[in-house]
Amino acid sequence: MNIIDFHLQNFRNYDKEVVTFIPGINTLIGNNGQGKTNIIEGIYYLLTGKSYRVKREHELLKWDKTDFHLYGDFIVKHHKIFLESHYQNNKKRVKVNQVPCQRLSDFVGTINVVFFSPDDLIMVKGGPSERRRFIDLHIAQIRPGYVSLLNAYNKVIQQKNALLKTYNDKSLKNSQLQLWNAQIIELGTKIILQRDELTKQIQKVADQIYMNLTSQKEKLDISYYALGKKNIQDALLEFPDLLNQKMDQEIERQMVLIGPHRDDLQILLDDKPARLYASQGQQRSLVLSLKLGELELIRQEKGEYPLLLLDDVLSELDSFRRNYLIEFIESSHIQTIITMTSAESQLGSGALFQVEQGHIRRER
Ligand SMILES: Nc1ncnc2c1ncn2[C@@H]1O[C@H](COP(=O)(O)OP(=O)(O)OP(=O)(O)O)[C@@H](O)[C@H]1O
Repeated sequence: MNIIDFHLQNFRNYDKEVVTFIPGINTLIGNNGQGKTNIIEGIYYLLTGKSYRVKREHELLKWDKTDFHLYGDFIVKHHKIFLESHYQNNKKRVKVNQVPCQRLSDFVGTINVVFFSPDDLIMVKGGPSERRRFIDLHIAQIRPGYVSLLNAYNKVIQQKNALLKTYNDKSLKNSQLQLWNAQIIELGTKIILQRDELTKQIQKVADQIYMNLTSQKEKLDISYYALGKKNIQDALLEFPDLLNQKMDQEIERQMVLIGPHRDDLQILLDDKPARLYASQGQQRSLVLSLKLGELELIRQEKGEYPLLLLDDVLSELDSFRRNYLIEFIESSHIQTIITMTSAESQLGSGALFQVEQGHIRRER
């Protein structure tokens, strides 16, 4: 999967700019605050319908502007795909090959992308929601119905939360809560099974990559914990009882306390929780292994590597890991867009772009 041209209009610090990428490594260099990350963010937004930096699209608008427009030509399995995204009056419209998409889930996964920035280290040390986000984004890219499934589940959780907050009549509440619980079990089971399956797949590839990165010295183990349990079959069998047991507590705290929206991935390094013990270097190797594992799985599923976006990552890696990453990218022919400041050592191969105050110029 390749991006050819990418156009930005009124997006962040860009007025109207176009950049033509090459199939290999594309390096964007420039001083701080010139707009390198904004390009990566724009491509990510075009491909996923979401920014990884902000929740509200309004912040992506160039200051004083009322609409932004992103579009580009892509190649997937030798076919050209034209993708565009237009945001105006709090509404976004997306088109694939000029055809409007009704829902986000209609186009997410059309062109796959793996994104890696230093902020991703939060996946190791942060709370369960960061790890759920990683696995959910991965599944959303390769399983077409997953975004709709997650949306449907989240809606049920919102509605049950609303019920828990409003009614005071306990008997009425119990019967209505049972209705929501039935839906939580139905949708939640589908989410749990897919997360468990995909976590096992990532575990296999990421463990091998991590061993290579650490010269076979350390072992990486990732597992999905559903409803607080590692054994998924047990968790699913007990799902109805667990919901019943929690009901009084849920009524008291006015929120849904059990279900896949509270699950977690456990990451162990040599059998110890990475969240508690991993050093900065180990966290970087770990996240790098997960991201490269994700690339590999997308290739296995889709027959092509996704687009790889690396924002300010190279300077954070030591030379061994940096070389491993570059070798992986080059030998696998993965189209990659890398940002770095001009002060850092530049890569020998590929195209080089200079980014300066919202303008992009190809230098090599
Ligand atoms: N909505 C916006 N409208 C206009 N300009 C914006 C907007 N949001 C951010 N900017 C500007 O974009 C610039 C930051 O761009 P970006 O984050 O891409 O920098 P960068 O080149 O990646 O820098 P660094 O090397 O520091 O990460 C800043 O100058 C900021 O003021």
